[in-house]
Amino acid sequence: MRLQRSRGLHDVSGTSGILSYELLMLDFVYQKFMQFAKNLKLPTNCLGCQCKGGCTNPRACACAQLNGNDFPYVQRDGGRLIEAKSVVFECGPNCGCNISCVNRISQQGIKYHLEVFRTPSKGWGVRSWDTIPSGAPICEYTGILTKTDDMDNIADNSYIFEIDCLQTMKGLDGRETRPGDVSSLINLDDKRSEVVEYCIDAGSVGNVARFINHSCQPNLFVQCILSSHHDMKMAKVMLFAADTIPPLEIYDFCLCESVMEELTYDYGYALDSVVGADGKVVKMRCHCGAVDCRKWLY
Ligand SMILES: C[S@@+](CC[C@H](N)C(=O)[O-])C[C@H]1O[C@@H](n2cnc3c(N)ncnc32)[C@H](O)[C@@H]1O
Repeated sequence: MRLQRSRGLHDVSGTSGILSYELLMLDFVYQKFMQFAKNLKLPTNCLGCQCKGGCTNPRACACAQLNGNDFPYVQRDGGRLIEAKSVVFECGPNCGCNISCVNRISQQGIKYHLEVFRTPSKGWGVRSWDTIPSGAPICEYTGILTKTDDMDNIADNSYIFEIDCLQTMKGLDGRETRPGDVSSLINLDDKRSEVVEYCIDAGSVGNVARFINHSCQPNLFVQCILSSHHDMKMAKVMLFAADTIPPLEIYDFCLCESVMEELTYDYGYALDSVVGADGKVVKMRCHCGAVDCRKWLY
């Protein structure tokens, strides 16, 4: 399956100016929610909490108990993740609470004014016009949830996100499993041998997340979230701010102009892990510009 990029989207090479996200989306299928491949059904058999209105008591909320007997978010600034976890269990469709519940932060839509802009060497990128506080939700990575096996013949893997919560658990960025974290109950070494079964294909449909570039020193991190089911292989993939991200302009001495801080996350490719149709390892140089850049995206 070839990537079906919408007409004109990437044909504006050389455009160094601002192109707003809204404008770009006129020519692109903006997708708020995940779609599912035809042969795929989400499990529905998870029990929710019995709370009414918003969940307030973590000892009474069945979902909070799955998060180590506490809510993973604080209400401040519209909801912030307290710390990165292997998996966050949010309240969902089977719960008694409503959408304003503190344990549904990732379900409440994009809160910041994000802009898709042309970077000098990585194609499109994303930046924010607002200050984003540390732990704030940025956006879900949406697309078509598909079996990884069904993507084997794809010519361009640029917009495919493999759902590998176990890799996140192992600590992509050195995070350790914490007491009370559900991952401490799972034997990670056993599970690592499993292949990644599902991926999100944002090649033809997706949202702003598909334009977020990789950095070896990122300001966002990936967080797996479960709410409507408890199958980690099909977890929702959400990006959160790792630090406070200022909209303030930073002077770039190479470009000789002020640029806003770009939103980035670590794609987490292992070196030499991408193989072409001919069986040969495919490599891509990293242009993130971080001081400790690993030099290769893959
Ligand atoms: C998910 S897309 C990100 C958006 C993309 N820049 C675009 O123009 O649509 C991933 C692709 O962006 C490019 N990219 C992302 N981060 C990069 C980096 N640090 N260095 C070089 N290329 C990067 C690579 O071509 C990669 O396959």
